[in-house]
Amino acid sequence: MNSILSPISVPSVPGCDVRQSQAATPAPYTLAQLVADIKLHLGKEGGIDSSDVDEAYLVSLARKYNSNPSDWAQYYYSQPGKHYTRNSIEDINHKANILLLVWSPGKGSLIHDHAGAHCIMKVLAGKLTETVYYNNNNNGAVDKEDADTTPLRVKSERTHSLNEVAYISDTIGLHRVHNPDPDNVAVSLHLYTPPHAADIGYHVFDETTGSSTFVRQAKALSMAEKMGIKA
Ligand SMILES: N[C@@H](CS(=O)O)C(=O)O
Ligand SMILES: [Fe+2]
Repeated sequence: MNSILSPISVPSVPGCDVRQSQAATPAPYTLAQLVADIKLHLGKEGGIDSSDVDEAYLVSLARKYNSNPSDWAQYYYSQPGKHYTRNSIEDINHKANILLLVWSPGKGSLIHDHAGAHCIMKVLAGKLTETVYYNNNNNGAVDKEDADTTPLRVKSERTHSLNEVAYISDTIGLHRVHNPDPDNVAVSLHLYTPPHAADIGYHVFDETTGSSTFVRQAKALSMAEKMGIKA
């Protein structure tokens, strides 16, 4: 029995797929749209205190974006002598900052906290290995007086591939990220909200002793600095 819902049979013509050309291809979700949606979500209040932020929603936005190098080439800056460069994409005044990180082959960050902020990381090129550690100072992991003499314990380790999104906060633990590829750079997008590490500072940790050092203000390179122009 024929019904109007029966599939229409489309003759197949080599090199001309009628079904595809009839369906409208949705425009890709761009990095600029992602940044605009993040700004919209943080609104007037969001990002001031990390409890105001719906991190699951921000993660879903980051997942929606598919890396397109032509979106982020303008922020890309690699310095082979450095482990990684931190390049500013958007500084949402005291609410958040969005950065493009370029990781030298085989290099990574020190073990660090995130200054009480939410950190969302998306891989835009290559792969990144993230090692998460228990924070000796959190959740009574070790006695308070032993926190800076007790080796850090690994909680998990994962290699994130192109377009994967990772989330961390101090309640989850500390982490270090590195580019496992010995020959090629890796690139990632990072969202920090609130931008405490940039505005105040954060801590780096020694894996073997658990002791920490305060780092005043995480710096990001602006376009002007990269071009050698004094802003
Ligand atoms: N949180 C680090 C990068 S990472 O290792 O996640 C930074 O912003 O420098
Ligand atoms: Fe980090």
